[in-house]
Amino acid sequence: MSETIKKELETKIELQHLIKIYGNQPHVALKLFREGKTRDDILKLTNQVVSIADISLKINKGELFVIMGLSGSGKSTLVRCINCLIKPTSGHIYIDGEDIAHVNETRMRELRLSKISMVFQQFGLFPHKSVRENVEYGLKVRGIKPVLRREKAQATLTLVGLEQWGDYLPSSLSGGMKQRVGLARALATDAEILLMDEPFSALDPLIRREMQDELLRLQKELHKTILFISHDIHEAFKIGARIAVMKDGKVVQLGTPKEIISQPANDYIRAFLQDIYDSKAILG
Ligand SMILES: Nc1ncnc2c1ncn2[C@@H]1O[C@H](COP(=O)(O)OP(=O)(O)OP(=O)(O)O)[C@@H](O)[C@H]1O
Repeated sequence: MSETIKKELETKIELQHLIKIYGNQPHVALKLFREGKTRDDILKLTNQVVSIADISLKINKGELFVIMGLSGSGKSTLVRCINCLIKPTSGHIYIDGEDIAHVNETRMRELRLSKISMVFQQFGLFPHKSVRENVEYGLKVRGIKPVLRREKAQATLTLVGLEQWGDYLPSSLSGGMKQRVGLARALATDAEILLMDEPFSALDPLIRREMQDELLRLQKELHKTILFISHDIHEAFKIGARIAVMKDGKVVQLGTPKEIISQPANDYIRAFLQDIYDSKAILG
């Protein structure tokens, strides 16, 4: 294997037997889970929610990886674990080989500041700060000097096509433009990992498509490791190099769009694919 290919396949994020149980007695529920009890049984018996039910997967450096699943499948919980906002009940999350599931609060904060940036569905912009100040924010909390962060913010705004909008308030911008600001803020920090939690779900269909194209364009240039959460199979298949389909806290199938289409793992996946075939049939 050539050096270039080896480099492309370097693992950036690895989940090993990840389990997250919500409730006040997670370890009682964990024991039952390990004994083979189902999620529903555990909920009935203990009132604890098994949100992530033993997930193992690897995300390569520079990959745009999509987690797809319907509401309640555990997508947000997974993102919150990787972003060090909550601790898993059991299992490991390796980022660049470091198990972040078992680090202290200080290290968690450092990791959030240095390695990971987040783009939110509802943009998460400060309404009373200008677009530029919003983009600068991540740099400010990282202690970057004002002149440098202003330069970086302007360069990143240019990257997302908003170079003229730095002095405006977010309220002057359309939904698509607001999400470009969200993206610029995440990119400005130079974090290697971008976590995108349904970032385009609040946008109109046309703008949503435009933003998907924009993300693909930026990714060609930036080669970030992107974990993109979506409940939409069309979006997942359009942008994902690989996709993990989640249901009830588990990964039902993981593969490239081609692999999933040619060998759907079960009827659940086939039902999703039918949605794609139906839209194609409508379009002729
Ligand atoms: N803080 C919590 N306490 C108890 N249960 C929770 C909590 N957060 C999530 N859950 C439960 O965990 C399961 C997974 O929820 P999660 O929000 O991760 O799913 P999701 O796929 O992101 O759904 P959505 O797209 O609706 O946000 C659900 O059954 C949910 O009710």
